[in-house]
Amino acid sequence: MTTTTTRADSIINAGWIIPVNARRETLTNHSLVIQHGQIVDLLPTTEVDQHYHSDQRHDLPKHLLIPGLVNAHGHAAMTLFRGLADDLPLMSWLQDHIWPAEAQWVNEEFVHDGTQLAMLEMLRSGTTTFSDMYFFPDVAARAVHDARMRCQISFPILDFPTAWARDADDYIHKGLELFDDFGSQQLINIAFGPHAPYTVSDAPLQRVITLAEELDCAVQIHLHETAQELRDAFLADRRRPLQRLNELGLLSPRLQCVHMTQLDDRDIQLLRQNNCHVVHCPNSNLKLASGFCPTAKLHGAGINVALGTDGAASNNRLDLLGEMRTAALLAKAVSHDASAIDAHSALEMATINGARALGIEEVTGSLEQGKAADIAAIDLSAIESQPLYNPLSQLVYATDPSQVSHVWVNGELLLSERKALTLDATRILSRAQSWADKISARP
Ligand SMILES: CSC[C@H]1O[C@@H](n2cnc3c(O)ncnc32)[C@H](O)[C@@H]1O
Ligand SMILES: [Zn+2]
Repeated sequence: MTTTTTRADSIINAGWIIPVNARRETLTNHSLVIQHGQIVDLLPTTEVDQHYHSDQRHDLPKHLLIPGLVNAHGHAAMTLFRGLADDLPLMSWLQDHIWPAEAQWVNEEFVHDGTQLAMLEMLRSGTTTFSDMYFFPDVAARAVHDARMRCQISFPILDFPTAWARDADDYIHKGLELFDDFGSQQLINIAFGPHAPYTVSDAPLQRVITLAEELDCAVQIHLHETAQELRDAFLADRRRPLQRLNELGLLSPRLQCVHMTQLDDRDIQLLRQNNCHVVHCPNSNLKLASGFCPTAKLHGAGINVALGTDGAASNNRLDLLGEMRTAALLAKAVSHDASAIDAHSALEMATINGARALGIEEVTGSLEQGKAADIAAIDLSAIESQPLYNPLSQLVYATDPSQVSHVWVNGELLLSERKALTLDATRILSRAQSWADKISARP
């Protein structure tokens, strides 16, 4: 008897798959089938040949497949400022070092080269989707388009001039042009990025509310990052920044609140009532000594908590695997509860919660039928993963980025045996060194 099998674009046979589904499963010896960029089936490897055939077969019996990681907050081009100003608190870091360096160096070429370096680092640590908030977002969007990663471009809005725009109206005007240029791109979403309550006044925030509703898009803002931010805000108008944003009407499911290390019970209630998302950046908060986001409490209150690296000038890595581990450890320390943010919850923060925060949960964030094939393969034969009792435990508590071997975005292989296929690593490294030479010659 002859049976016909369906042709698939690719088939990945894996030792383990953690799909990040509601059943919190770990599948052993399963295959993932990809057609037109989407996951069409997940089935035991013993059955795959009865149903499918493909020219593109990847046999990864010692590997774990996970959903591609979602880095929900960062400033990609700031890779070129990595290590420029360390061991400082946020305001001194920004005002005395980073803003002057940005005024001196940031231009289109800088953003192009820095964004490429960031993408290379993120791909090589398993990230398939990232959110970027930086100057010249048109240049960043073009670089992302060429690398074929998935991205939310949150164009910046500030009250003061920079190399990209003159004033808040100019930032918004230039940002709106991105919707024409990239609005129809499958892998790119445009969002508003008002920088912070202390750098954007009420009138532009009101414009953001109206325009984001009209255009049906997300808004990302740095919020409640340090105790000083709250003290200064209270001195200025006797309100907490979240209260001010609530009175303006900014709180909604569109809002991605980045940092949130200073939260009282009323803040948590406001976030819950308005279904806002929180983007936790644990390593950046630790390094700048900004404070601790109470993620276990937020999780318990039903608030969606995603993960971000922030920029490489404050982190200093763009490694979401590392953020996942720190997030799990920090939650336990802060809540004095070793069971807080267990390994699967930490993985959810780095995947499905990130996709939910960015408004793309239907598309990515888990390995399920109908979703895009955004996948990272982790080599569990590495020394760091021995002996292997539990792939989930190894992934969250022990994996090193060097174990990420393959990455697919929308079904396309972008990293193979750690080699980037859409980014020229040699050129990117040489451009990064030439920026470092220029910047260190003229401090
Ligand atoms: C408006 S583009 C982004 C702007 O934000 C600065 N930045 C980077 N990290 C942080 C942070 O943790 N809090 C506040 N602002 C930050 C970056 O240098 C750009 O100027
Ligand atoms: Zn940031």
